[in-house]
Amino acid sequence: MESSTSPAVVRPHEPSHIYTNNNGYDASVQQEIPRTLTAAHSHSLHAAESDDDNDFDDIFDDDYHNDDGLGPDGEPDLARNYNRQRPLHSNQQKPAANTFNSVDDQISALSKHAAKIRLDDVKDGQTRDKDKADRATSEQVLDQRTRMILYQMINRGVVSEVHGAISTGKEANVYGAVAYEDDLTKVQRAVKVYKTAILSFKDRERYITGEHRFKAGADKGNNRKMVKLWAEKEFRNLRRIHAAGIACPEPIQLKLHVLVMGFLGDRRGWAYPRLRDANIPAEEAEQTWSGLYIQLLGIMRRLYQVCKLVHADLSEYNILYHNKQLYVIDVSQSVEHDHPRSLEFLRMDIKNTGDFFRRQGVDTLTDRVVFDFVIAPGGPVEEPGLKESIEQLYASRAISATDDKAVAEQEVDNEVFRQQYIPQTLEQVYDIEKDAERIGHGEGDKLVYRNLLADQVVLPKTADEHVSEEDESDEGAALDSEDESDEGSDDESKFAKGPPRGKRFEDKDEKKVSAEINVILFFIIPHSHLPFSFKST
Ligand SMILES: Nc1ncnc2c1ncn2[C@@H]1O[C@H](COP(=O)(O)OP(=O)(O)OP(=O)(O)O)[C@@H](O)[C@H]1O
Ligand SMILES: [Mg+2]
Repeated sequence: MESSTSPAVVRPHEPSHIYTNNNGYDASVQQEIPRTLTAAHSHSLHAAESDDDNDFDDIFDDDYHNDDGLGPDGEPDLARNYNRQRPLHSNQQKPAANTFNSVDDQISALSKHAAKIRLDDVKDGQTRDKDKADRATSEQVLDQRTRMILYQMINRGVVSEVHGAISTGKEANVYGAVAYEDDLTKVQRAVKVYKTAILSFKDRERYITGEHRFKAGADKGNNRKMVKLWAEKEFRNLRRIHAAGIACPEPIQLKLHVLVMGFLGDRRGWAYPRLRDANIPAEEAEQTWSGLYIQLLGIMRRLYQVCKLVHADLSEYNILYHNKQLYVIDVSQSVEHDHPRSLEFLRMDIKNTGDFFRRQGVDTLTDRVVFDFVIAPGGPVEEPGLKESIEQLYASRAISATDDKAVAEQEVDNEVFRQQYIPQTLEQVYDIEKDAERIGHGEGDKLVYRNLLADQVVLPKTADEHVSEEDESDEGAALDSEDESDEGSDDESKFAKGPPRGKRFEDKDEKKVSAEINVILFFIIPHSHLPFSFKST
């Protein structure tokens, strides 16, 4: 919104604000600041919401933005979180003139780092195809705001130099960087810069809508906010995945649309190849590819069970490979498993990765078997149990991979499974009575959601759970009222020790399917028919 074009109409005998009972001073009046002040800096008090490339307020406003909500011990820092919300609830005005001055000062102070961003320093062959490499130089030009964020990070030692792009894409560029740990040891880092001028975000809304962590939703009208939300989502997901011990880049720092993470590559700054480009010697190809396939199934299950996430864009392009190890990257679109479309996304991930491994000649399991393996509530989530379970799945297959007819049947099953409708909430179950009848007749394993029917049906809540649920809802309410997303409200460190998030963490409006379906089926089906959980032994 523009500030008033007429000079401020505040007369000496009138207060410069209107006080409303219970509502404090009306901020709209505060916007009427002298035109000279706004003109001098070409931004209004609402500049943070504009797309002005020269607006740096949110970059220097540290209390508010450079904060993940966690204290040094990884636990939520309640005092800081409270303080972060204060500007929204307080009547205090920013001392506008001083803020502007200090921004100017900071810009000139930070500009001394300009020479440390050397984007022409691209490693030969690092960008994968020649056209892309040629385009890289022009595409990787950084806007003023991004530069300023990087200068600030350099100033704080998060990185000490930023080099050429490792990858330039539609939505983000990834740059190589170096930092000095303990002021001595040189380490490589990767800096992912989301592009703020992109239009393809409308497609991404489906990943955010329905996420309880992003209840405020996406503000489609504001690219900058949208991109910030996206970077935040990647940072939080990375933190959760990393804490669970799944190989991925270590999340290091996030500032608006700039994410600094650990570098997956060698010490000289060469990034590991994508799985698609993995160079596996022919003599060990067969064994290595099947080993990697099994490793990936384990990763998908751990992601789902321990991190409560579905990657939602898992393919040979978003997995890096080194030395028989897979690294999961690009998790900005990953969703919580209670997202209304998470099972659809999971099925897509299974298809894409399965197709890739089939092309490498791996004898893969059917999509349905993998799907069940990933979502089955019982069974191991750690090695070596995971691998053993997969071996059992192979062993219990009725068919042999060398049998042409059996392979054809497998393909048909995959096709059928991919078309099958997956209900995710009770409302979506097409005909609950019919399904219940099938279960009663011992045909429950034909239901695509059978693994959501835990053998432990919903038990009455313990007193503990009641209390925790209230805590969570209080916190949620406070953060929902905030314009920002609920950054920091969710302590990711709890995912380090297995799956402690019980039903209390589920979104209240989108109650988890399994619970709902179970409750109903519990009453209409003999209990002895219920268990369908994946058996590991
Ligand atoms: N931590 C990292 N270490 C090394 N290389 C990385 C790292 N993160 C990303 N890369 C490289 O950058 C490439 C792009 O990263 P990523 O997949 O996260 O971006 P993206 O969202 O797919 O971007 P776009 O969709 O715009 O192409 C990866 O294929 C990988 O080669
Ligand atoms: Mg990618």
